[in-house]
Amino acid sequence: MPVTIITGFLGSGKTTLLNQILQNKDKLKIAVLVNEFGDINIDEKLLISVDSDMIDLGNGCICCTINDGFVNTVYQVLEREEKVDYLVVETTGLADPLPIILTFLSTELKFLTRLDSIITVVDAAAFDAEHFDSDAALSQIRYGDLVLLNKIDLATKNKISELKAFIEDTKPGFRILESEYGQVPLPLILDIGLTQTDNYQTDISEFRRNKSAFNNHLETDGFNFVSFESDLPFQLEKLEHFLSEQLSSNVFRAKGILWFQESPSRHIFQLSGPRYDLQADDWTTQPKNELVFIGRNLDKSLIKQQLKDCLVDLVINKEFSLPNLPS
Ligand SMILES: Nc1nc2c(ncn2[C@@H]2O[C@H](COP(=O)(O)OP(=O)(O)OP(=O)(O)O)[C@@H](O)[C@H]2O)c(=O)[nH]1
Repeated sequence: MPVTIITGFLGSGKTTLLNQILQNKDKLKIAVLVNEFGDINIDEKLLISVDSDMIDLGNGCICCTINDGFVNTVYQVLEREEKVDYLVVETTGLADPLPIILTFLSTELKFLTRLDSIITVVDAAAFDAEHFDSDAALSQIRYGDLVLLNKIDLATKNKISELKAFIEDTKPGFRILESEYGQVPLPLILDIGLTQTDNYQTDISEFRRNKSAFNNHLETDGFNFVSFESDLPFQLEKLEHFLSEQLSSNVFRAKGILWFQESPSRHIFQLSGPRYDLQADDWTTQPKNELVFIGRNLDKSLIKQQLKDCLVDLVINKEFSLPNLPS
């Protein structure tokens, strides 16, 4: 079974690319493994055509969380009655992809899978020479086989040229594609046979000798997260005030599913760097708020309190009642 690993920094557009792949996969049965930083898996909820049962292949897609049992999870995919044609693995934005690459190249998986390519998604507007002060961001470029320079709609021509020069310097001859919202023809990114196992021989020997040393590569570069859940809705104005006036500049990325007192819709919240947006769709479950904030040195209790303060005030809103829920 061919395998593609999608890596790239927080908010660069990995899940967006994955959705493009799932939308355009045609008859290909693609299994998807998503790996999230934080204890609430928002990505799973944002992936199209993912059944709430994560191991249900009914719609041609599996979504699981990678954990210690990663090899076992891949086995589960391989053992499915309905044959899977292709596996795509999305790493967290803070992961060094090397341990996952080596897992495919040096465990039993090497007899059962073929690592096709590692795609590094880069935010063309946000990526800079400091690489967000993150070793993982550099590693993602170093170990990629192909860079998808995404969000070109937000980047100037100069910025794009600078980035290309930087990437070319880091890894001469690197294949670079440009994209907006991850839109790129699938034959350019799937089954392209770019991963050269020979390049990893030293790492493979080292990995076999001492796997735990490589697990340390999955350190989080000093990033931490705050998650927040609530069965009460937010007040829109208060949350907007919090996001624009109070949110710590240490927050780098946030995402979530939001419920507002003022709206019967479910809102998908995405914050990446200085931008955030809210997109409405329909609830298919009991409404609730689920959010994750990712950044450096976050004051967890302050952020949680600030979010609590944005919730509907039941004493003032006596007339507030729960919306009609889907049965
Ligand atoms: N303007 C613009 N926005 C984009 C583009 N691609 C993705 N986005 C937006 O960027 C935000 C982050 O995209 P995701 O696909 O969730 O990024 P990710 O890499 O999966 O993020 P993490 O899960 O944090 O690692 C979302 O709001 C996307 O809609 C693009 O090409 N242009």
